[in-house]
Amino acid sequence: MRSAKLYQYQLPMDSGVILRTQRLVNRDGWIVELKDGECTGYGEIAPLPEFSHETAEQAGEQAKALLAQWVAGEAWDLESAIPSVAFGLSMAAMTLAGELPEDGNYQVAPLCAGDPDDLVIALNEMEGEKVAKIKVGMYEAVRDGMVANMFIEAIPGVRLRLDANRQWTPLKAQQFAKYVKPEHRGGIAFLEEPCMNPADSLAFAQETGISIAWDETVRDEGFEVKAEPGVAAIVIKPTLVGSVARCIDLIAQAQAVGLVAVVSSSMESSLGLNQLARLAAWQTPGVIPGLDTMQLFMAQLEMPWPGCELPVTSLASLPVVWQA
Ligand SMILES: O=C(O)CCC(=O)C1=CC=C[C@@H](O)[C@@H]1C(=O)O
Ligand SMILES: [Mg+2]
Repeated sequence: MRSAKLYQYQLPMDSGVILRTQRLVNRDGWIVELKDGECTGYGEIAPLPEFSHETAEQAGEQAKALLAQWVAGEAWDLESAIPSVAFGLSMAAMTLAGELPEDGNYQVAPLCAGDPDDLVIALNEMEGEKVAKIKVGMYEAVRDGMVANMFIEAIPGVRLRLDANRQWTPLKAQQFAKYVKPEHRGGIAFLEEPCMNPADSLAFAQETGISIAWDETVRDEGFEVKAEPGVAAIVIKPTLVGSVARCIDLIAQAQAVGLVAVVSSSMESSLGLNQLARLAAWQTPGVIPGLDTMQLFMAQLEMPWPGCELPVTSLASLPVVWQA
């Protein structure tokens, strides 16, 4: 006997969260609950403004239609559903079936979008591999180069993940590289998407010896996973990519050609983030996932994130906008 519910959530964000051109005041999304006999599964559907092509409203409408099919016992075609819906529904089905292992990788790459000094403290306290993620491309390329140098000098063995979100022209990318001393370039695990054009990013990696990672490019039409000189990793954001099966397939393809696959957040609530930590532990063992986004919120949802002291909103307190 199957039943399903769709909850609507809105969580307040920290005041400084900017996505590309807009401030994100609240995070809006949906939580799917699937029940079959004694078993329950949850999934989160939360298109990320400026990154997802669909809006939360569109995702909610499609989710309701697909949930009605599921309750009626009809087959789902999640591969043609919009990415956030495909991810949330497939994750709900997977947890319902008990197929997502419980253990999570909660060791995150601390994210620095503000004061670099805060990150130095976090890294000094970090045990094991010291990996951090720094946003670049927002200020002068020269400043970004100096910040990278500073971290690499201050923290022995650090592996930086930098992210330019395609903000640099090839010239600016070169200016950045010029400020990172050649002997420090190995301290950059990878730089995500330096240039608008992937071919320019690839040329940059090959000319400078700074490895790059694909993030936005993974979602471009016609993207194929392949090993190329200068490419170290691919970043997988399931909410933007699609079903869990599609994410697992991409991860397997990356691993098969020797690329690192990094599971990363699209600023899901703590519920979705916990599931991503479990997906990461299972499918990308030994790789620190890019999940340090709880700090951008002012509240958690139902499942607390380890060590996070933000108040937790319960699922039971949310409006159920659809059920069957
Ligand atoms: O990848 C991580 O470590 C954290 C997530 C993260 O950096 C991002 C998530 C969603 C949108 C962007 O702001 C940003 C990214 O571009 O990778
Ligand atoms: Mg990125």
